[in-house]
Amino acid sequence: MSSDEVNASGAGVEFDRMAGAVPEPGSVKSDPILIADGVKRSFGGLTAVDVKHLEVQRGTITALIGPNGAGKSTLFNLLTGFDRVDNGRWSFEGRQINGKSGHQVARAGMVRTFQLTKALTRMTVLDNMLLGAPGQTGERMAGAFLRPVWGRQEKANTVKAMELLERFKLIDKRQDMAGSLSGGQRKLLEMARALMTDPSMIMLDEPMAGVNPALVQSLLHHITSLRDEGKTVLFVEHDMDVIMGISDWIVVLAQGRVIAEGRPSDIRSNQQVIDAYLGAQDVEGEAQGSGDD
Ligand SMILES: Nc1ncnc2c1ncn2[C@@H]1O[C@H](COP(=O)(O)OP(=O)(O)OP(=O)(O)O)[C@@H](O)[C@H]1O
Repeated sequence: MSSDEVNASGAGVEFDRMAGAVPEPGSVKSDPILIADGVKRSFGGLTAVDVKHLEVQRGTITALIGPNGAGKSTLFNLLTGFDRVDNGRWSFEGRQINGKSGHQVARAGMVRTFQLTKALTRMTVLDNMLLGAPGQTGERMAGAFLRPVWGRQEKANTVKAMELLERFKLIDKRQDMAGSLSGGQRKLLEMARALMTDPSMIMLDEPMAGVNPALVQSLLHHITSLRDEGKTVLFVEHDMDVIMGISDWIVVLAQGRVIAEGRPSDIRSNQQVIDAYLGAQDVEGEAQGSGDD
């Protein structure tokens, strides 16, 4: 069955994107896009990440949750080539990508969002988008003889950036400094920028942090649309309403290890997760989230 047959409104037959997956740590998936084994990272004497086996099912929204300091960001950084592992290997779309740089991982089709740094806030929204384009980070085109190619590439990048800004309702802001955007608009820009390379998997770092409730629905809509277009979404988030509402699958980290995996209903009732994480949360919905400012 294809994702086209999914009835997002909930009417009709619900399609289980996780069919056959057993809710347990290291659970094997029927169509994994990412498979990681023995991923370990320590800082001094502290083991930040120690993931024995993790598979992410293609075409799903998978949440990575856990208490502060559980290792979520470190795992994101490792998998996307922005930090170096002590041990471990992982493959994306069947290709080994451990040891690759962030740029190479992005070219392979796996991108992560980054919160706007100070430097980026002083650039326009459009220039932020162009920075996310292929050919901008590391692929330097030297030599005047390449200028015509370069010009064509720049033009194509600008067209793509404008299309994405339109889609994310930021088109009117394209000449504004990114620093003037609201928290929610910044999140939209981070997501739009990550899409400049046409990834098959997008990793979102706390997409709801610092977002005004009015924009939450719009962000949720964009995330589910990406999944419904066939992309795989892996996201780190603290807002339990968001996590339970949109995730097909949830992976729970505590002290660097995967302590549970499952559908939202499995996770909600998992005593180990309640003890390690949910017990400290207001499960009625208040985010423990850190906010981005
Ligand atoms: N560069 C670093 N140097 C030393 N320790 C680090 C470094 N990066 C992370 N750590 C430690 O590794 C552990 C995991 O941190 P990490 O930021 O990955 O957790 P997290 O689950 O993303 O937390 P949060 O939800 O608060 O963002 C923490 O104890 C943290 O202090």
